[in-house]
Amino acid sequence: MILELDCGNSFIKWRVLDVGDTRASAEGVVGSDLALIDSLVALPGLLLTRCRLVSVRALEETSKLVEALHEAFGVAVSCAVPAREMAGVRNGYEDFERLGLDRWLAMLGGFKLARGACLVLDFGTAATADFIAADGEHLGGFICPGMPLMRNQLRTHTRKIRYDDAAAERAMERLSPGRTTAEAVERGCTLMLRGFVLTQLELARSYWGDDFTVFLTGGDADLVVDAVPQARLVPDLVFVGLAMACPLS
Ligand SMILES: Nc1ncnc2c1ncn2[C@@H]1O[C@H](COP(=O)(O)OP(=O)(O)O)[C@@H](O)[C@H]1O
Ligand SMILES: CC(C)(COP(=O)(O)O)[C@@H](O)C(=O)NCCC(=O)O
Ligand SMILES: [K+]
Repeated sequence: MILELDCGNSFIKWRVLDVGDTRASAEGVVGSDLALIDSLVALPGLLLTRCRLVSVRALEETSKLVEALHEAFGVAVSCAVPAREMAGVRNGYEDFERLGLDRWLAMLGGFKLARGACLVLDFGTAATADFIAADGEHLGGFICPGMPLMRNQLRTHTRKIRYDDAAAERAMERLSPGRTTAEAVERGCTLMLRGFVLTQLELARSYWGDDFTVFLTGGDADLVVDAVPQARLVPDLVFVGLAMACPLS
């Protein structure tokens, strides 16, 4: 069995696949290395042979996790590394190693699935957009605060914005102007994300007309999906790219 990990700034997304299978036999989202190991240990009949991982965390942090996995399951971990070019996609950053690896893998996955120009939008801790032309050239992208950062900035830097998770969840039943603080903030930040999406779509149209595919991924992609009916919601897009960047051979 293969363990795949996507270590973002807030959460570790994990899944377990049988060798030769593309569908996960188990998967989850956890907040820490410890919680990850606990979730895996709790799986009946787990027999890991390989592990592949992508991380946007600090090197020491990632190394610690790799070591913990080796210790717990005796498994070798292969980590995605930056590349100037892969699978027909050319990294557009001036310094290719600076491009976030989660963005790079989502781009590889998107270009493979689209077989043409694509706009990859990822809604995690940060919201990111990346533009890949039909010939595989990465034109670059944008990084903005995602939902968790927007919400927390408001909570941290104001005196009177305070509400609990239950109120936040209730607030999202619709997007009309808020009549409570929770509604005003949650809906306001959601509309910011949707505005971001619409701006990216406009730019993509100016490059490619209607001839491009839009991918939505990341934990908060659901918040914007209604704003882009033509988009493909692919929650595991980073994992598609991870399998390409870390083949098991
Ligand atoms: N099952 C889930 N577990 C945790 N967070 C989730 C889940 N589904 C959606 N989210 C939301 O996804 C966001 C984090 O997205 P994610 O792509 O995991 O970020 P990152 O890659 O930066 O860690 C948070 O705002 C969180 O509320
Ligand atoms: C932009 C990101 C913070 C997004 O991380 P995430 O929200 O997925 O946790 C990450 O891809 C990153 O640290 N990138 C390095 C900077 C860059 O891509 O220019
Ligand atoms: K991510």
